[in-house]
Amino acid sequence: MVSMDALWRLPVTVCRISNFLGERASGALLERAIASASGALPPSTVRVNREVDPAMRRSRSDGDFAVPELLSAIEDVREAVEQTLGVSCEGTEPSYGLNVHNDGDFYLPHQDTGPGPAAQRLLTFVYYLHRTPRPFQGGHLRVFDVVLPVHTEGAASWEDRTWRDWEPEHDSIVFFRPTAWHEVRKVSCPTKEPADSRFAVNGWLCRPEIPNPR
Ligand SMILES: O=C(O)CCC(=O)C(=O)O
Ligand SMILES: [Fe+2]
Repeated sequence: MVSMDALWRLPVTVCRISNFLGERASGALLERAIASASGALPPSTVRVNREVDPAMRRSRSDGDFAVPELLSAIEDVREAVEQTLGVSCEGTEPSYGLNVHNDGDFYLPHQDTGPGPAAQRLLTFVYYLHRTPRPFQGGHLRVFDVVLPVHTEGAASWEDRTWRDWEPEHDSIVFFRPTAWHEVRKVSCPTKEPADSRFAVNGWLCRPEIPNPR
């Protein structure tokens, strides 16, 4: 008898815009990111309990990095992005920070949703900055396809996964739904200089939290 087992693969939609802010504004933002990274930044945390987990994630983060020009540019493309991704972000508030990946840094596969405030996230954005020529290798954003078994019991196995890699190109931005599984591939940065890092302003448009009626 022939096998009816099949896998249904759904590529995850990613909206990517290159040359997003233009040369001047992206250059100025890169200078601010470099200034931030030359200070003592704390290690990035993972969602659950906001803990540092070096087996899961290795990078540094600045949660107080202001990016008014980026937020207003995101507002300009928001409607088009919402239509492409099938989400409505009306009335949402941005939440974001600067993430700095240097030599050996990575972030293993994860979703951006979760319990607590992460449950309010409706849309993920990641805006990339780096010096030219790109002073690091690797560091791709890997976005996994959805894999569902058809005609079989149980779940598809992790080995069946497929993906698409996105280059963290200077002055480009990607948007995707926070439920998408994604990772940051390991970065190799031979100089190990903070200024040569892979910089990303990573954030979410979040539904306002409904106060607990009590
Ligand atoms: O830097 C990236 O490409 C993605 C970072 C990320 O997934 C996160 O901070 O949740
Ligand atoms: Fe993420």
